Amino acid sequence: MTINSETEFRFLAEPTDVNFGGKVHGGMVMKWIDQASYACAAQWSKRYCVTVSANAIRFIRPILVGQMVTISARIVHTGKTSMHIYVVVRATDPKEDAVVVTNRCFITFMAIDESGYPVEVPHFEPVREEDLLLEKVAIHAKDFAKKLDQDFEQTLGWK
Ligand SMILES: CCCCCCCCCCCCCCCC(=O)SCCNC(=O)CCNC(=O)[C@H](O)C(C)(C)COP(=O)(O)OP(=O)(O)OC[C@H]1O[C@@H](n2cnc3c(N)ncnc32)[C@H](O)[C@@H]1OP(=O)(O)O
Repeated sequence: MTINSETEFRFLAEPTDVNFGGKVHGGMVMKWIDQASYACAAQWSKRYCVTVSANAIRFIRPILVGQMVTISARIVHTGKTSMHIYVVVRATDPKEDAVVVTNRCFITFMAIDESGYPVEVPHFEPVREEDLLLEKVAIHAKDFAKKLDQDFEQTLGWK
């Protein structure tokens, strides 16, 4: 059985999404990333999933009200219970052809059961050259984030 490893959300940026400067709030973009990645992780694991970590989130270009926003989320690496998802956000004026990449990040989800205990997830096996490269970078991001978690705990005394 093939499991779908990709999810795409597409919608218009609304006036309620923007800040005082007329650009979409960073927090709103993070919410969209979280939701699209949740759908991707739940679709892959067939379980309820929780966000563990968002790594390397980059705000490259602003998103403007009225632009059509596309959030593309794809599984690029799995551990025992974790799913590591690569997300790219794109924006375009629907009347025009030009599309810009506005954000990208890695986000990690964990599948849990009805009692909140972690459950194992299906293994993702990269096949295409691009998938192999993305998995390599996702593993770097995970290792870096875990090292940072350790630094917080050991150096600052709290997580
Ligand atoms: C039931 C009702 C259904 C209703 C259906 C409604 C649907 C509704 C729509 C939802 C719309 C959107 C929803 C979004 C989803 C939220 O927003 S969920 C809310 C936000 N997240 C949370 O509240 C989670 C809070 N955190 C926790 O509970 C715990 O930290 C966790 C996540 C359970 C992890 O527990 P832990 O024991 O500290 O984790 P640990 O064993 O160290 O690591 C677990 C895994 O994460 C990996 N990991 C650890 N640290 C990191 C790191 N920094 N970076 C990367 N990976 C890491 C580990 O390698 C491990 O993976 P595996 O090796 O097993 O593959």
